[in-house]
Amino acid sequence: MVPPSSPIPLVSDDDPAGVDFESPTAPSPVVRAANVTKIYTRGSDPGRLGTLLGRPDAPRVRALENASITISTGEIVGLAGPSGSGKSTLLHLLAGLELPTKGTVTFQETDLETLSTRERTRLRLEHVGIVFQRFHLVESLSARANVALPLVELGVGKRDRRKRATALLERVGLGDRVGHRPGELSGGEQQRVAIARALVTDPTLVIADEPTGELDTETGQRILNEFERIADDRAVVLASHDRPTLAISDRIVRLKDGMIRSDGNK
Ligand SMILES: Nc1ncnc2c1ncn2[C@@H]1O[C@H](COP(=O)(O)OP(=O)(O)OP(=O)(O)O)[C@@H](O)[C@H]1O
Repeated sequence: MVPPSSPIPLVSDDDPAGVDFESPTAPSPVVRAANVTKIYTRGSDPGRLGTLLGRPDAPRVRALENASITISTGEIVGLAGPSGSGKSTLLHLLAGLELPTKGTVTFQETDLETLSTRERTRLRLEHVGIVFQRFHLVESLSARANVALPLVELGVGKRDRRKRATALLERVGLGDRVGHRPGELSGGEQQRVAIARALVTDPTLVIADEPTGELDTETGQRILNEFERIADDRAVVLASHDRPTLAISDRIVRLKDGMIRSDGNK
């Protein structure tokens, strides 16, 4: 399991003097998918064994096929492609929400397959911020309590949680909505609460599925500026159909029919 904020060691064991021969500006890989395939069976995730043992006549969807991608600190990677091309599936694998049917996903130096479900959940909580396409906010909680929720799970004290959640909500332009519940907020405001929640743990990797889908142009641009700012010292992956969102990406990965068709600079 990756300890909190575990650094990527730049100094090798046979370098007792601790001299760093690598460029300090070399980007550190945060997450790497190697030859990943994801097959869904009958609308569920059967896992590796289930896929092998599942009924041969069960309908299967090959959502992703032999995809490889590396994402490093300081990078914004845009995932583009038509509806159903596998963008959300790839995001879920990179975030450790699901495991691939074949291939490996490595977070920093940890192969996610080697972790228990509980360890994988912990790693996500500590290191990954996720903005879901459908926000996944808790209806009974205020905007601030929703943003603070990951900090509750991490055991952060109430005062600190309130302070951090309020600061994040102010940063996404919702300083005057902290006490509102999701049902009292517009779709765009809910989306911004979801973005604030994804950032509150100061994650190493931020994953967002259509992060500006519900926003007007001006608010969308404000959120994109925020993603650009936070990408300075972390990795960001954004799946989108939206031109301005893809325009802030350093690299665009294009998917079609579950396969990566191109991965390069714009
Ligand atoms: N849990 C699931 N069970 C069965 N099939 C699934 C599941 N999740 C995704 N799929 C299928 O996998 C394929 C890829 O879906 P995915 O959601 O990754 O595409 P996408 O590029 O994100 O699409 P969109 O832009 O519409 O969100 C689609 O054919 C989809 O129907």
